[in-house]
Amino acid sequence: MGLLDFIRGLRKSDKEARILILGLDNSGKTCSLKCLAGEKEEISTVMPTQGFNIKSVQTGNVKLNVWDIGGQKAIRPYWPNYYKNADAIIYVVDSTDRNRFEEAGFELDCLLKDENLDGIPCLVFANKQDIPLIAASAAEIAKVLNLHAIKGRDWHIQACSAKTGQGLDEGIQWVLGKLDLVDSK
Ligand SMILES: Nc1nc2c(ncn2[C@@H]2O[C@H](COP(=O)(O)OP(=O)(O)OP(=O)(O)O)[C@@H](O)[C@H]2O)c(=O)[nH]1
Ligand SMILES: [Mg+2]
Repeated sequence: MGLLDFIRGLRKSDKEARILILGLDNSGKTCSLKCLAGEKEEISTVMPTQGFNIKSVQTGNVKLNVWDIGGQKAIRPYWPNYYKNADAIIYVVDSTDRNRFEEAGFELDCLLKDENLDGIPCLVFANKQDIPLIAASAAEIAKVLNLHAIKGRDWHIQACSAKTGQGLDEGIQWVLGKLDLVDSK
């Protein structure tokens, strides 16, 4: 299949949505996507993403075209290239990496200011909750990232683990609800 055929295949129908997964490097974006796509066993071998990955995730009768963009500092300037026509954002935070909560909040603020993302729902994954005692709670991350100050869009924070799968489906169901995509499994 050629590249053009592939891109055409991503064209949206009523039961499709284009979802962006963003967040700092090492936050667990690629692992979250793999887990959502049913490839959980592969997460130990995941390498830092140099560009982006796209996967179609079927949930009930809804097809999510999920774009996972590399989060390294040198790649972040390219994030806006992917914003147009996105239906929702998933922002992944490494809940154990307290030293970088401020940086995570800064990058989230920047992207939420982009007009191409105006008004679309934002789900924050408080990832790596399988590391007890070290992981900050979703409530703590919401506070540090000042999520309560978000205006003009629906947002939600979901505690999760891309390692165990905990919380990922709940987060996706929240997104589907906000997009009016009823998941009739
Ligand atoms: N314990 C634990 N480790 C995780 C979890 N999610 C990801 N990891 C680990 O964290 C590291 C980074 O995961 P990635 O999914 O590659 O992170 P990323 O956000 O895609 O990183 P970039 O592609 O560089 O932007 C890997 O070593 C994963 O195995 C999780 O929920 N729990
Ligand atoms: Mg990655």
